[in-house]
Amino acid sequence: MKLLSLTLHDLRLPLVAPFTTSFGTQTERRAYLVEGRFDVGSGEPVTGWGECVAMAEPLYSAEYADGAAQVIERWLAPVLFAADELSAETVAERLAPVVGHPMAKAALEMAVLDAQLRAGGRSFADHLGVTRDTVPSGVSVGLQPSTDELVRVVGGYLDAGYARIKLKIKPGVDIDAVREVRRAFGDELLLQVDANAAYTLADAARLRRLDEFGLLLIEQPLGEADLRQHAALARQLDTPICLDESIVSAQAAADAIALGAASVINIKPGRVGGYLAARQIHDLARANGVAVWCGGMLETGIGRAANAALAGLPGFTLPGDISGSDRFYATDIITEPITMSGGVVAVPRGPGFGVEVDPDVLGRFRVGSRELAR
Ligand SMILES: CC(=O)N[C@@H](Cc1ccc2ccccc2c1)C(=O)O
Ligand SMILES: [Mg+2]
Repeated sequence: MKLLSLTLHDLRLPLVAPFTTSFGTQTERRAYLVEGRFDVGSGEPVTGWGECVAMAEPLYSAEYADGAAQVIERWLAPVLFAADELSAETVAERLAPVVGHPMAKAALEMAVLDAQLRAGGRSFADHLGVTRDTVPSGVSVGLQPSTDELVRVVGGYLDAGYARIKLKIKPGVDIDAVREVRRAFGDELLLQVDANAAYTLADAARLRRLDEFGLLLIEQPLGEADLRQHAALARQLDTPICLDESIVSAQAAADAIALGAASVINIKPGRVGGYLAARQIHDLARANGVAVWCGGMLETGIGRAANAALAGLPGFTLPGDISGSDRFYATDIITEPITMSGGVVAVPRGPGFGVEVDPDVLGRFRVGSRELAR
């Protein structure tokens, strides 16, 4: 294929409710969508969509929305425009000379992959060899103003049918919150926590107290760079440690596994540089007996649909954060929102990622766009 044009759509999506983690409270999602038009060698140009999961601020990782847009415009897009024969499988290698910026790179690879699959009339699930029709759907619950409110919010998601509950925690809002949720909903509830790197190894004794609650895992208790420290913590806890922020590439996943820093990995295609790197990490983890699940970055329906297909791979043995679109958004930008029912979401089977962007809704939430020409 040949890249004809790229359009970056700068969106502001209001959240249905404030979402609070150990790094702050979000009330809207800043999202950059990448719309690519490709010459596929025959007939009309084919459009492919990608999504950059970088937040507005560099609080989850070093990337942030405006920085990602700039590195795409200035450094990454020119490489793809110069390619005579572009394929999704070669995007990562072409972009490798630019150091870092996995979320920016992932958005571009995603647009190329979507177009390539659409041109061939293939779904992403077929491309991956995914045979499942549905995948389990878990939900990430933000920090709440009180433990009573937390129990009420969790009850609402369980009534909706979510298969697994993940609680955000931070120092001081952890032990009691988990104990009250366990007490309210019993030992059968699939329950895990996510600290978003809020603790240090000095908190080991406090984190060890979480062992009494039968959690599936503790996600990213320590900092992104703290692989050795996570390995030291893992030796002191019974509860499995899962890494999120630390797993920025297949190489980082290999290091984490080799060091014993993670016995579970949260795979986020945007964070690791794309869906093809995500597939590599899945394969690496599976070969090492490490369970993986698909994390979420409050994606629009485009990323949400692609995640649902990815999560159909056999190594995704734990419910992911692939919630329904309505977990975060009153209106999704795709024509058919992703819905959770009975604890699962459907694996899309349409061409490409299997969803269509609604241009009217896109226009409503777009605050700007940049046309990048050859
Ligand atoms: C579902 C979930 O908990 N996601 C991230 C944290 C997170 C939180 C807030 C976000 C706001 C805008 C964009 C991405 C965001 C990611 C996590 O697993 O650690
Ligand atoms: Mg996380």
